Amino acid sequence: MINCQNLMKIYKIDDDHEVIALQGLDLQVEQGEMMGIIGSSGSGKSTLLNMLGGLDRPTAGKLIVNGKDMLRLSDKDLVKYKLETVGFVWQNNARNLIPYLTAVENVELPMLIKGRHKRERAKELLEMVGMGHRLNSRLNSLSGGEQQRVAIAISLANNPSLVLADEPTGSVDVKTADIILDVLRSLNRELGVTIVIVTHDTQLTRKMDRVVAIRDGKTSSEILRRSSYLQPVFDENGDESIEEDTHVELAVLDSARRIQVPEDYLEAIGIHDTNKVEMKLEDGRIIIVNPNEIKAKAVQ
Ligand SMILES: Nc1ncnc2c1ncn2[C@@H]1O[C@H](COP(=O)(O)OP(=O)(O)OP(=O)(O)O)[C@@H](O)[C@H]1O
Repeated sequence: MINCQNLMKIYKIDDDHEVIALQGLDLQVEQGEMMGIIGSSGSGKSTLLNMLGGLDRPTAGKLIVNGKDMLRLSDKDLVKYKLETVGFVWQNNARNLIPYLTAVENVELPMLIKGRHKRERAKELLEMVGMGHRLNSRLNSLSGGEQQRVAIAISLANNPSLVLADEPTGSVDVKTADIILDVLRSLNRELGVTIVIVTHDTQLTRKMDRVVAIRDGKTSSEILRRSSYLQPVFDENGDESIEEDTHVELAVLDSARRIQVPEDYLEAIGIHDTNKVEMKLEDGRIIIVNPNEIKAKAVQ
């Protein structure tokens, strides 16, 4: 569904300044996957989502989404792509919804189909997200979580193959966040729609099979669920196990076989003001060592 290799995005601020928001990012997403993208503020998550959604164009690299080459798409095809292939859910509801319309009118608005089918489809989508009982409620009479569910229904209005959600649970409490993720998960299962969720909330990884961590505009690691989301992992007492036990974090090798070493790991071995480390192969393991430690040992 998504094949992204060595993707670059450089924002030109003025003649002398530019920001490298994505620097050689690699990402593969299968059709029908529901996956997360996490990373700290400024790591490039929204930039990536904008590229996937055709809202902005990559500077260089390769980005194929649903068979479309996002670097070569004409302006006309890009508009078609945004209307037909992709649906968006934003954190900020002002971007998703029109407050003075009802839930059902909001969902109808972006639909490409006409007439009676439009109302039927809008109702169907609102029922799917558990909002069938509030079809005719004005948006400003709904809670934040309910509005977000309407936003999810809107994102599905044109039967997209891909839904992109930018911090969809950013403005709601933990319980509501859980409900929203369950709604997204059931749509993913029922409709087979691929869902990519950007968040900086690492707690949300519990609900996803795969989460990719971005650091400094590059994919740095992948957190994979050991077992299916639908089959909770139990400990020896029969209690559902804590989330650390259900996931494993793997470092990602980029196309040039490079890995990013987490800053806190380097700190832990005392690497501060040098860009050199000693790397050794020992008993089938690759070990990274502070070169000063080796020098110190040699002196002893
Ligand atoms: N339109 C733009 N013009 C210039 N710089 C930009 C633009 N959009 C993003 N950037 C810069 O690119 C980098 C990545 O930003 P991005 O918004 O993708 O990060 P993010 O991980 O989504 O952060 P946050 O979690 O805070 O939303 C940042 O340094 C940001 O300042």
